[in-house]
Amino acid sequence: MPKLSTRLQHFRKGSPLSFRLLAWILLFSSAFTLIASGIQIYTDYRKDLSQIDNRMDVVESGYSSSLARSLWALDQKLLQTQMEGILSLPDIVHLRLRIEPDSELVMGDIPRGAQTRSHSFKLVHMGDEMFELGELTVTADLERVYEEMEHKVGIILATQFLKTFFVSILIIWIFQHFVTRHLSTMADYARDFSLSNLSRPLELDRPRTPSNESDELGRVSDSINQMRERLNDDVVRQERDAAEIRKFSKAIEQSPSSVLICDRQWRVEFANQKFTQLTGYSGTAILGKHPGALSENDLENRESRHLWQSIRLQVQRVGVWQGEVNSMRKNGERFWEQLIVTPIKDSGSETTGYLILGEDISIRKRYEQQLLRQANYDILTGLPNRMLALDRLKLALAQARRENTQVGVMFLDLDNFKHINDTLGHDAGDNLLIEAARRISSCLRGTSTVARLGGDEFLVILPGLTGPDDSSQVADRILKTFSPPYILNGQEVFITTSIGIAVFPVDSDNSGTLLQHADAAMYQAKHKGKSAYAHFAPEMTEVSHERLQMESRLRRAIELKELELYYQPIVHTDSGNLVAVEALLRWNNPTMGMVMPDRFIPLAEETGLIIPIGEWVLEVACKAAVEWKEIAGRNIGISVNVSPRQFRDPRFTDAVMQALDNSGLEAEQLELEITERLILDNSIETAEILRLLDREGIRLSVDDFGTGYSALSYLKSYPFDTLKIDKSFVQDVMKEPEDASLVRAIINMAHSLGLRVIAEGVEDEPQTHFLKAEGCDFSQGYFYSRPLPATEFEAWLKTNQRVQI
Ligand SMILES: Nc1nc2c(ncn2[C@@H]2O[C@@H]3COP(=O)(O)O[C@H]4[C@@H](O)[C@H](n5cnc6c(=O)[nH]c(N)nc65)O[C@@H]4COP(=O)(O)O[C@H]3[C@H]2O)c(=O)[nH]1
Repeated sequence: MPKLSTRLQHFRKGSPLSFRLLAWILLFSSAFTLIASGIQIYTDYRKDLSQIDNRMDVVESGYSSSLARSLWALDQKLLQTQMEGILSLPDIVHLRLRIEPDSELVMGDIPRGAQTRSHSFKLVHMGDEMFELGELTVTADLERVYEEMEHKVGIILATQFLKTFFVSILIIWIFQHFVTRHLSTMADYARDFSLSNLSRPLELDRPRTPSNESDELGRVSDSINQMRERLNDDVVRQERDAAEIRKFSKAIEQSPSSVLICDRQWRVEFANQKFTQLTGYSGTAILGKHPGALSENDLENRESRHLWQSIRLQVQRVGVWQGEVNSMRKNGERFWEQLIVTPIKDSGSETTGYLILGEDISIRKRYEQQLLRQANYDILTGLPNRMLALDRLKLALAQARRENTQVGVMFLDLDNFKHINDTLGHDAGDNLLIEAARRISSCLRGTSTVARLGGDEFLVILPGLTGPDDSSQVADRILKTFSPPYILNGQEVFITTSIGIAVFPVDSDNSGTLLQHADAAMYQAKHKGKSAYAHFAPEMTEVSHERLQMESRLRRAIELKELELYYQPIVHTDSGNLVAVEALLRWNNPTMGMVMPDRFIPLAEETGLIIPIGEWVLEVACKAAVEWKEIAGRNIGISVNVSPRQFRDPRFTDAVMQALDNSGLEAEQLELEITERLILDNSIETAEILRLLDREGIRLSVDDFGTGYSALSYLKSYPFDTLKIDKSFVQDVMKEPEDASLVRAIINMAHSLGLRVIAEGVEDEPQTHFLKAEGCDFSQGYFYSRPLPATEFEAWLKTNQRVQI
């Protein structure tokens, strides 16, 4: 049971309803009681009146004959007695007896203002004849009736009121106890009901009996609790949904991709930060705009309108659009973006808007374009490369087939490019290629293509030719454009090119064969003596075929032990005594016979085979020199030729030291012959390698002096020991005074620089006299001995250590 105070509180809280109820109950019950009491009182009143009337009738019936007799008998006393008897009857207060003819007898009083009721009857003598004796009027006073009625009214009203009041109180208490306080609890609960308070269920202050639970209050509180639970579930779901929405909106906001959300009419509703970063347009500034009309630039908008029309159509038809778009930032800057456009659909698959995701792919695009360029263009010259050139050639051939025209294919190779590269360095070589590309391009029409195939090789495609003369004219123009000198490293250098020409469909109708033919023709042009062009002729295929064959044979030459060293003595010019020996390479191929170095060394250089070959030469030559020491009983130096490519190989110095180690030859007994051209490349590496070799004690000589630039300055700065005058000067010293004075000058100059001089190609005795007279230190040539195979040289060594002059 709840405490009294709580109940009072409930009562107080519920008082408005209870009082209203009480008032209404009182009102209705009072009204009802009043009406009922009124009816009752009126009924009693009517009953009293009829009692009085009855009484009057009784008076008439009981007294009329006796009064008539008394009156007939004129018995006044009896009459009076009789009238007094009537007056003693209740309520009768007045009697008036009219006696015929004109007397009257009155008894009793009528109080002033009293309500009365009267009844009159005739007094008749019933004899033989009827005589009307008089008339009696009886008057009754109604005061008693009214008093009784008032009394009754008072009692009835009081009792009814009290009854109604207590019944009402009882009803109210019952109602309050069983209903209103619970309603108050519900009201309080409902008032306190909020989203933060959903966990507390509504509990009414009454036992949980089945009857309580199934009554209206039980059902209402049950419904409220169910509502609370549903609301609770809804709130939990809403919170979860809100958290999800927050998460998604954060993810969209912070997405690394730009995000635009448009409504069904493609009006921008949302743009994330990335979009702003990417485009420069703030989210608010573009709200309501079409994604294709963000710019203030009309032209740009017009362009993008077309694009967005097709995007819209595809999204409607296929459901998605994706592609790469070259968009414009707010500041007018262009950038590439990858766009994905999809519709946003509601649960009923109705499109409610559009989602546009963008990613900046400018960098990737740049790389792609760069890769595309790299894949198709030569980076150095910017010309199409081999791949693109072949594509263009195929296109040109297809067009020529359709139009029945000819296509000229030219193969160009710069003469002596390797020499420039070796002597002036790679930068100069690169500049030369760039300038050569420019000069070749300047001789061609717009429809022609010039491409760099690699190294110093260029390809020219001449479409739409009418005859072979057309290509000759272009070749002439190219040769002519090469005649002005190139400025490389501040020096004027003259470069020529050799051009091979093959014509479609005359020489072949196939692009690959045409290229091979042009290549073969180019070799022919080189053979002719450089700065020349040659048209393909069928016999040329044999030459290029031979070259290919030679290359494949040379690759296996070391393995098959086809290489051999010949040795040529170098003697003291004065005494003719053997000082050293030059190792000269020979290639004994079973098919080609004895191949001289001039024929295969350039090929070995081109292909890189010179590196393993050079290592083999060093190994064999050093070992031979050690063996000779045993035979001769003294040191005999060995000179080994080193080609530029071999010299620049990073493993070169190691290979030299390895050869010395393996053979046990002293470093001073080894002399490396380096061409003048190699030294002209003033590169730091060349100087470093030469100094390193010098520090090891290896002797260094300048080979073929006079054939190159004959720049004397380098001789001072490099650690050379010997200078070899080229045989072309020595051979003519007796015939050409100029050569004689040149040789003389070289000897003097070399001596002044502390170098010793070897004269190459000494073939006869007068030459030896000349050289002796000029103070040339050493001589080498057929006059002393031809280059000899090892066994023959050893035999020579055993017998002829001194050449008799
Ligand atoms: N007309 C005439 N010629 C004479 C006379 N005395 C010697 N010769 C030739 O002159 C060339 C001298 O060699 P080089 O100037 O170093 O010129 C050499 C050298 O540059 C290169 N070579 C030879 N062997 C090797 C090698 O092992 N490695 C490298 N890298 N190059 C080599 O091949 C070139 C040619 O070598 P070879 O044919 O052996 O020709 C040799 C030799 O046989 C003479 O009195 N009259």
